[in-house]
Amino acid sequence: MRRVPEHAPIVTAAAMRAAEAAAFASGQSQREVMERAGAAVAVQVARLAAGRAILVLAGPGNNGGDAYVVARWLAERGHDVTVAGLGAPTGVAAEMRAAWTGEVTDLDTVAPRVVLVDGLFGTGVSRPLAADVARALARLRRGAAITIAIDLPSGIATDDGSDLEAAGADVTVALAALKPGHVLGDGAGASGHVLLADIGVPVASHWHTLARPSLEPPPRDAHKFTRGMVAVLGGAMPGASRLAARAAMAAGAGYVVLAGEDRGGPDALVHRTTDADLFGDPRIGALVCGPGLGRDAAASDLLDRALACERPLVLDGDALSLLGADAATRLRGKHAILTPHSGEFDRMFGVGQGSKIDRTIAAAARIGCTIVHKGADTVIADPAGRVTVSAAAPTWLASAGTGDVLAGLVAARCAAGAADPASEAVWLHARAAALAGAGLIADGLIDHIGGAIEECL
Ligand SMILES: NC(=O)C1=CN([C@@H]2O[C@H](COP(=O)(O)OP(=O)(O)OC[C@H]3O[C@@H](n4cnc5c(N)ncnc54)[C@H](O)[C@@H]3O)[C@@H](O)[C@H]2O)[C@@H](O)CC1
Ligand SMILES: [K+]
Repeated sequence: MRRVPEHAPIVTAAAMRAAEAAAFASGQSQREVMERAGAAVAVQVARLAAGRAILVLAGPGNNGGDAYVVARWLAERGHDVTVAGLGAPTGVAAEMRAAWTGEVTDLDTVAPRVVLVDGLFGTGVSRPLAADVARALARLRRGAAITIAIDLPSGIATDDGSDLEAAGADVTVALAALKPGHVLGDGAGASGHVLLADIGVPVASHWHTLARPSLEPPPRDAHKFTRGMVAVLGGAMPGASRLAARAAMAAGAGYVVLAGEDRGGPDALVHRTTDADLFGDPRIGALVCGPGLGRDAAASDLLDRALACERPLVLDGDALSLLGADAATRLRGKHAILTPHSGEFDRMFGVGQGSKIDRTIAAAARIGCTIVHKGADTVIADPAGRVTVSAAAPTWLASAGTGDVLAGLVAARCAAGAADPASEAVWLHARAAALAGAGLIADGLIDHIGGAIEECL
């Protein structure tokens, strides 16, 4: 499983440029910043190279400028370094090129070495890599035991993670902040393990990577209702609603109701009918609607009643399909957390423009609800524009029923009164998956929720 720093700021290329401009305006020189960036990367390269031969690739922009600093720093400390260049840098990058006293060979002909440092392009990449450059990069990566990218793997679009012919990296040293390209789409996989380097440029952002929540065991005077009551609406596919209910129980809800005709599930699960008393029960801290609900008239009626009641809602699966393009009008002003996968999201809000982060923020603002836009790169956005991205969840989670488990987890944290139930649930879900290991199934995931919670106490 790849590692990504927790609670790291995420900024676009434009925001990064603005942060750099502010640092320069406050008296730092671009040379100082580039020296710091290069040294920060070089420290990691030295550690990972452990004495093995290093090839540094230096591109035509400031990413290349960083690369020449890396090469100089390593050579000055006795490492075996060669450099291959692409294009002639300008400005401060040209000064760094001039300060490298060794040879600069051609990218096309250079032989691979055990350690590859990719400093061809960073946040300035603006179009797909030329075929010969992409070919050379791929060849050199294949010939290396480890590839370390400076700031971003060359050919990953900074702001949306799309693949512009990148070869990828095993480790990426992100400078000053993470970029959407480290956590979204193809960029997430291409970046490998991500390290965050401080280059003395302060960065502020409302977007962060997911962080381990800090949880408390129940207080001494807790009873079942103070720990949170969750109700799950059952429907056409009882297995899904049962998974959500069991996940809510495992996640610490004190009282979990499965409402409908299904009588299955553990003995501690309370069964009730979907009568007016249920929808009017003020003790319900979160009502889950959608897992296994179905899409028939009965399902639609249950969704209507859920939307009409005053309880906080967790809407998933069939509830999202039933809402479809009416989501924006029907959800405005509701206290709800939505957990769509990409297909459901697109049906509700359209394919739209921009990155997954941009689109999720826009949708959350439109409906005034928190959205957990699921995937290998789960993006959580609230109506105020705060974003959390889960970028290192095990890919084994891509199996039937894991979304139902997440809905139950969100509901449990919501009913417990958590400040950020969606992010906490997504962290616990990913951690439970890591603990469950390869080949996990949704049922087994529930068995590891307790272990994930233990790590947060
Ligand atoms: N602005 C600064 O002072 C700092 C920048 N830093 C580094 O600079 C990077 C950004 O630098 P730049 O904005 O110069 O951008 P890059 O170095 O990422 O690349 C920009 C150059 O590549 C060209 N280019 C873009 N896409 C191309 C393609 N597909 N094929 C061929 N040429 C292409 C552009 O025309 C430009 O000349 C960061 O990722 C980071 O590594 C750090 O040194 C910190 C300080
Ligand atoms: K790079």
